[in-house]
Amino acid sequence: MSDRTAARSGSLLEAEQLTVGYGAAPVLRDVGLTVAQGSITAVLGANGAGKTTLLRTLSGLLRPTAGRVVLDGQDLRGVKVEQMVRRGVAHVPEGRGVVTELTVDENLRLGGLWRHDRADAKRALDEVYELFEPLARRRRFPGHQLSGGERQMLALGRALVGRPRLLLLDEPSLGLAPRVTAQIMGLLRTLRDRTGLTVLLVEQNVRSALSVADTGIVMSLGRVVANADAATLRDDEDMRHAYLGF
Ligand SMILES: Nc1ncnc2c1ncn2[C@@H]1O[C@H](COP(=O)(O)OP(=O)(O)OP(=O)(O)O)[C@@H](O)[C@H]1O
Repeated sequence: MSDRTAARSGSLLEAEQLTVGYGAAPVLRDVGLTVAQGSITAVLGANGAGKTTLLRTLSGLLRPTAGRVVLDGQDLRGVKVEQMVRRGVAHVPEGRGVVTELTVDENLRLGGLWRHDRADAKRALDEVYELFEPLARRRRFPGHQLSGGERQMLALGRALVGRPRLLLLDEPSLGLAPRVTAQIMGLLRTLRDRTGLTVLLVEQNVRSALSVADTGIVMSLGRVVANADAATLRDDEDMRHAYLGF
């Protein structure tokens, strides 16, 4: 068995019968999923289907009213949101969350501040600069002087400095040129192959998400309506017409 096959054989994340809402009416209903370690999963569906709500629940920002999330066999009920990063969960929200007053370097260092192993935090920072050469050239630039693509790289880079096991990425292609989107998708593959990183990717850009993903979850009106490997979803004409819009 190759290392990669071994890394991908177990499940890292499981959600069981999640019900989640912002008020009285639930937005997610009875959502269940299993994410294999070292896999890339695309979370797809129309606007308002509940994709962002799912990611916010998996990262602990929202509490389910029923059901549970299990990471690497550990029940996450009761784990505080600020503890989630120490458990290896990094969430890069839509809109990216870069601190625009801070420099590129300061933003990246924020991603490793919590780590006790300072030497490894420094190594992780250097690796991010190797991966994202535009960031290395703009270390001293404030966040507000970066392009959309550079901000996306910075948000992703900051998450990677914490050496996550699970990366939750919300709409990384939003507002980016197709070339930059393709670079980011390629990078996710590289990270998965090199480090066994597990990725959950919410994307409006269905074609590019399915081109990089191993598995796709399709959501509609707060429920999971399909969970299949990416090639199966790509080839399913009814599914594409009904839910994926291509
Ligand atoms: N903070 C909030 N308060 C109340 N309702 C919310 C809140 N955020 C989202 N919702 C509602 O929850 C539902 C699902 O929203 P969510 O953002 O999870 O969907 P989505 O699939 O990510 O959509 P999009 O692709 O448009 O980002 C929507 O009906 C939305 O109006």
